[in-house]
Amino acid sequence: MEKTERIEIILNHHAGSGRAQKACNKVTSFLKQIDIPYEIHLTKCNGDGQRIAKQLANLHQANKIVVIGGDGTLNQAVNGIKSSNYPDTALGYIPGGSGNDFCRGIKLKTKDPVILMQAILSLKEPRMIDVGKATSKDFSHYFINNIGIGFDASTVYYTNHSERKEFLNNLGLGTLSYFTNLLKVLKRQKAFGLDVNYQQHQKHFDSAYVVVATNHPYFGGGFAIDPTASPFNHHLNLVVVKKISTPKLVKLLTRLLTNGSHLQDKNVWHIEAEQFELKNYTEQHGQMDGEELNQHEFDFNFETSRHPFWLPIKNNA
Ligand SMILES: Nc1ncnc2c1ncn2[C@@H]1O[C@H](COP(=O)(O)OP(=O)(O)OP(=O)(O)O)[C@@H](O)[C@H]1O
Repeated sequence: MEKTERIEIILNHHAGSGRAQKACNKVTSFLKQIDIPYEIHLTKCNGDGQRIAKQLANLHQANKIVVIGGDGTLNQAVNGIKSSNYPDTALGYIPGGSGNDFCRGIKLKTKDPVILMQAILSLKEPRMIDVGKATSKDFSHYFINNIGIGFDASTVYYTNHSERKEFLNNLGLGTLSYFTNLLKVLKRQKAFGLDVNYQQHQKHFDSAYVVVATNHPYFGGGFAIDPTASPFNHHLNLVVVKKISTPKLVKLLTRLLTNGSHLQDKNVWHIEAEQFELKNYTEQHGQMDGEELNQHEFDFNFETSRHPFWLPIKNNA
């Protein structure tokens, strides 16, 4: 690639209740200082991240494209690039969301916006990181973290619709916001039927409760739903937790939060595979990278893909 001429910043200034805007301010004063030109492309509404990233990729310039926002904005940018004429265009990322699970999942050592920008500028080659792909007859999307059906998706729904989210985010307590809504969902979420097809096997659940297809360990702002998942092994992991009594679920959550031993529980089933299919039988909330899905019945094929990122991580970290 030729010398970077300009940094194209895709900014969701709303992400992380203003955290992305603050990160962007630091990045732009640094770029001014070292005399590197930049342009800020502001997302104004849902879908803008995808549209802008696609347009920028289609220009096929040497300029590096850098997203500043949360996991939802990065998800949109990856999908925009993948649908462009140059789907292998690399993306830089400076986290500014409330959850930032992608950074946690890839073990990014720093979230300091200026250090990250310096690294993005100096990298000669992008790093390949796994992303997931979910497809059904009317849906095809890449995801960077996970897709969840049922319990965690309902939690995302209630968190996004909660007035306290903004307040807790402002206090730097985005994860607490997720956690308090999780308790609300405990009362409301019902069990549902689920079929999983994987590696010539079929598995049926009469009473699935938490279903997460994940690219790396984390969801909900730092909960390690599957500590064995890795965004570098070209596999996705699937975790299904059956409906159990509230005290048992609370115990399971405690194990998840303390030592990750929840995966050994008899009510938790998990696999790691290159590809699998999921089908559920009643309308459920769905979430993709922390954003609500409009879909409510899921008949999805999951597979792994990869994408190049301007991020300072070791190859195959
Ligand atoms: N200008 C804007 N004002 C309000 N919402 C926006 C704007 N631009 C994008 N959005 C919405 O922001 C959401 C994505 O937010 P994002 O995930 O980046 O931040 P976050 O939720 O704070 O972080 P995280 O997902 O890491 O917790 C999308 O739903 C998108 O439609």
